[in-house]
Amino acid sequence: MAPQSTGEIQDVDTGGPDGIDVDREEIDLLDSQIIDIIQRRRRISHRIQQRRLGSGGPRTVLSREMVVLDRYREALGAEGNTLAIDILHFCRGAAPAPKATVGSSAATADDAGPSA
Ligand SMILES: O=C(O)C(=O)C[C@]1(C(=O)O)C=C[C@@H](O)C=C1
Repeated sequence: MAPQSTGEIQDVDTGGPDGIDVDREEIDLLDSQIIDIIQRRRRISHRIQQRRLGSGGPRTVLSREMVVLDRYREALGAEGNTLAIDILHFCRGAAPAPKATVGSSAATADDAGPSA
């Protein structure tokens, strides 16, 4: 008999159509946790980016992105690298476009994105 789900990833073959349903429930739970974590990551990333922009720095820092890419590649291989590129893109790209016009210093509350 298959062990009860604890929320941890298992590769137990529960067998038959019922087993597929059980495994899908686990995937659904994991997907929802992954989505929550990615949204939290984006909020924190936006906060860092806004702080940097607020002190006259650039939105992005290539050396830091290399650290992130290395982490995913070492843990997950070449596809981890692709995943990290998408995550970094998501965390950068979703920042609302600055409302301030050229010459204006104001960063709006919207620029900061939702708080983490
Ligand atoms: O760590 C930072 O300095 C960030 O701004 C966060 C982050 C990231 O999402 O990991 C986002 C943009 C930067 O180019 C580098 C990394």
